Amino acid sequence: MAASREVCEKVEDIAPLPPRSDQRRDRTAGFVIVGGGIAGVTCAEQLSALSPDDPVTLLSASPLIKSVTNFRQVGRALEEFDVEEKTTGALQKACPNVRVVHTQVRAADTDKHEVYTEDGETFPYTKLCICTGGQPKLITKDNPYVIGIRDTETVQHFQQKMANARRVVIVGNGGIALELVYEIEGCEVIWAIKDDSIGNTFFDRGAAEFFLPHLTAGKCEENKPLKRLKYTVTESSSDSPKKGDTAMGGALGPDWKDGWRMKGKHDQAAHRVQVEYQCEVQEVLTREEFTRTGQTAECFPGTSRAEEQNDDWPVYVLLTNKRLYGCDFVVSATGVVPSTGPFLHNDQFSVAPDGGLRVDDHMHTSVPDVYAAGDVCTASWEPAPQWFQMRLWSQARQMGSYAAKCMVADRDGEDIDMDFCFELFAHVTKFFNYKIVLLGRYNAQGLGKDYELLLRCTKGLEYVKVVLQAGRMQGAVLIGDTDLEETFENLIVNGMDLSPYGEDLLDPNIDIEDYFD
Ligand SMILES: Cc1cc2nc3c(=O)[nH]c(=O)nc-3n(C[C@H](O)[C@H](O)[C@H](O)COP(=O)(O)OP(=O)(O)OC[C@H]3O[C@@H](n4cnc5c(N)ncnc54)[C@H](O)[C@@H]3O)c2cc1C
Ligand SMILES: NC(=O)C1=CN([C@@H]2O[C@H](COP(=O)(O)OP(=O)(O)OC[C@H]3O[C@@H](n4cnc5c(N)ncnc54)[C@H](O)[C@@H]3O)[C@@H](O)[C@H]2O)C=CC1
Repeated sequence: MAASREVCEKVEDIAPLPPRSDQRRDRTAGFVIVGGGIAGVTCAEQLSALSPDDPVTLLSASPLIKSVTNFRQVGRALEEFDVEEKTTGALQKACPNVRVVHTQVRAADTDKHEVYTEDGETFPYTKLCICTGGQPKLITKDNPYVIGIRDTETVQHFQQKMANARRVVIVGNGGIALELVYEIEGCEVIWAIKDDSIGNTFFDRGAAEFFLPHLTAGKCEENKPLKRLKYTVTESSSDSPKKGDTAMGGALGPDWKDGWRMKGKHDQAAHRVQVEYQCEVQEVLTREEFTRTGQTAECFPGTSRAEEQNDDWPVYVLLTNKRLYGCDFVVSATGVVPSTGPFLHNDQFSVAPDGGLRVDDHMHTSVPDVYAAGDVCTASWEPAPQWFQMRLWSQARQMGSYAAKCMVADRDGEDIDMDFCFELFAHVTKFFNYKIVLLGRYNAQGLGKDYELLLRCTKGLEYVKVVLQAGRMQGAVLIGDTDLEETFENLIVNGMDLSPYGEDLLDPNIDIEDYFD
């Protein structure tokens, strides 16, 4: 990410832009959406379908917009789909009342119902949906050796750095870090995590043990990927941001790695990953700062100082466990900050502690006629027992679609029920080339100590974990091709008392689908 970019603009940085009447476009105020990621585009498509005669304007800072294709409902809440980068023309052709404008929004006057763009235009709205996504939350600001990964531009930057890299330090234990430690080849990886097991955003220690052998083995190519997506890079999308640009492009998503080479300078095929558990980054030092400390940097574990080809690293990382490593660069895969900048110049928006715009059960923010969806928002309603928010493609799509329904219903004075997708957390993804299905309270989140776990594990093949409370299934982790997702989803939603079945529930000799037919 460019060093000049701010992760999140400060409220005072956004000088109010006085709307000038000659800047106003002559157009009927209609629905306006800000953001061309999956939430914004889905919202536009849904608005177009529900209200084909009303103008819908999508304002997006990124030249390409994201769209869902090959959508498959694989269960009641579980869904699989591919994501495509579309041109504006393709969206406008499919949805004739949608107009896409490539511009960056810099402020909004929610009393006047207007949004203002960097290039001085004013867009009036009757209903506004904010879908501006998020930006990487980096461990340091403005350090050229510390990068985040979010959009096409940042991944290109990462790839350029990778090409000559001998060692990289990855910080964070979530989705991006898990993907990188598996994908990076030909480069030593120091993986610094706060926890005592890997990947704990997505799974528990048991599942972490299941995956550990894959950290050092070569990549297994025999499993076919779930789906493939190539992210294209057009000239405009690879342009450096203009001065003052703070918005990022749409977030990368499933299978983003497939389009990019992640090979370092070395030839070795096996992964060389050293996990540093239960530590954080204390300091990132330049070479000069490191020299002044008079300390000696660690060698890569398993190698001697004589074997270290070159000790002259451009940057050094001091961890809180006091180990100090030299590396070519650092990837800060430490989560996301919602991109709320342009909307916080007045105090009207209620903002959650994670920085997201609070939305109610109709995706409505605290400001009249303003909705929000996707990574920028924080679900602030009383959630169903087995649902919680996680900043994911699937939830961005669901929220964008539901926000559109709510906007139309509100305008028409109708009341609508919440979509079923908010009844059950359901996520299907892939780590270490294994299919992963996460359902409900899959890590017993929020269940206190009063729960039971059932486990089934076949090394290298599958890992199944079921979370039960008072005999009822609350969540499940399914790793590998278990084929259990649909049945388990139904069992969670139905709240059936499973105590009579005991451990039979995971008996591989019992066809569980027939059992509960
Ligand atoms: C590397 C990576 C891998 C991922 N992998 C997965 C995965 O496998 N599965 C999964 O479920 N999720 C994954 N995610 C998460 C997923 O991509 C996001 O949750 C999702 O894309 C969020 O969509 P969004 O529409 O809310 O935001 P974004 O995709 O971030 O889109 C925001 C849009 O708003 C625009 N914008 C921002 N500010 C302004 C402004 N001021 N004016 C105009 N436009 C503006 C941006 O240009 C962009 O078009 C991944 C994320 C990353 C970074
Ligand atoms: N397959 C999937 O479903 C994937 C989903 N994603 C999504 O993309 C977004 C971005 O991914 P990530 O950056 O991996 O975020 P994340 O939210 O998945 O994980 C962030 C990690 O960083 C750690 N962390 C936070 N601050 C830290 C600090 N100061 N020092 C050390 N560690 C720190 C957290 O403990 C956590 O392990 C997330 O919303 C994630 O869910 C990303 C990749 C794959």
